[in-house]
Amino acid sequence: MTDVSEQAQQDRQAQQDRQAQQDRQAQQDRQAQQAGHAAERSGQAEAAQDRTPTVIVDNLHVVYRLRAGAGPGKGGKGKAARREQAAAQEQQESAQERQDTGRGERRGGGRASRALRRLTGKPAAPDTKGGRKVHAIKGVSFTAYRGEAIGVIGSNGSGKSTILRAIAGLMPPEAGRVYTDGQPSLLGVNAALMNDLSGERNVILGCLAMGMTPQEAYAKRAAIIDFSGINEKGDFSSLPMRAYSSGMAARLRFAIASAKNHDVLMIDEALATGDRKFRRRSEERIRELRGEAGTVFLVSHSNKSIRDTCDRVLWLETGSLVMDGPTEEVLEAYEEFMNA
Ligand SMILES: Nc1ncnc2c1ncn2[C@@H]1O[C@H](COP(=O)(O)OP(=O)(O)OP(=O)(O)O)[C@@H](O)[C@H]1O
Repeated sequence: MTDVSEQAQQDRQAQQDRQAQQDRQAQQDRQAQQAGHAAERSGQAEAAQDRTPTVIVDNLHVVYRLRAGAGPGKGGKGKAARREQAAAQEQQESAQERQDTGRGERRGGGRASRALRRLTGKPAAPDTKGGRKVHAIKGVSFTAYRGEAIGVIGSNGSGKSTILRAIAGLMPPEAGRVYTDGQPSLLGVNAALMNDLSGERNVILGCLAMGMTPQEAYAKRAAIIDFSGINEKGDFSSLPMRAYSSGMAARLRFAIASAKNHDVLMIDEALATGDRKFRRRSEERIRELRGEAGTVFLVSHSNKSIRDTCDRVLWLETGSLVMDGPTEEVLEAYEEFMNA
């Protein structure tokens, strides 16, 4: 016979063992669940580490060169003499301009600056050797990966637009390199719209400019117009673009550009002019685009838009990279800096 107290002790021991086993199991489940949540939270940012780099910016410097002089010197000439000199210079420039037609930048400025000189009677300043320079990007380096949505933030003039233009190949580096996998598209450049054409025609042109076949362009037309919402208050898509508000034009531009999956899509404040409903829709589309294996860069002064769409943020100030990291971490530091 088994001693009752012994039996009771054995039962208690068995129960304690079962309890310990259950506790261990529960702890393991909790750990697995926490690991799962963490992986889910860091989501694409973590997955991106295993993915292909799409953009490598290596110690990039970008410099704008301003060719106009610093301003007229103080001479002892009278008004009449100055007017004469301005008129002679204007004649010279007009001749030069006729020769130069097609070149974007001219010594001494274009018609507006000549008209201003005519009114004030002031001659243009001589071209200072080498002109003035603005060092807009100063030694920035980072790597972007497939599937990332990267916010680009910074105060006015910090270099956000310039760095996107450099990645798009529109600004030559002064020093350093930009490597891209595939063709980067800067929203609003690849889908430049023409004011005299209707929205519908611009959709077709924009799609063709992005490399779609005419069949693809026509097949996508209705969906693009629908997404843009320009017909929500009437038949605007058949009106020339000059009849659109700036917000409507921005919506159509975004709708066209986002109709294609881009290797690298860069959006520079394009969402800022849309209303809240359209912004939500565009943010949703940005999430889809990055899900479709592209990399999205978003320049914005709206921290909310950045929070809602990006998992990583680059913070620029006076052309230098201040921080590159997870959205919340960088935004907190940036908000502190802006409120200081
Ligand atoms: N075409 C240009 N010619 C000369 N300097 C320029 C030109 N465009 C920009 N810059 C200068 O380059 C620097 C960076 O400008 P950029 O437009 O990239 O800043 P940003 O961060 O996009 O500014 P914002 O938030 O005001 O749009 C600024 O100092 C600006 O004055």
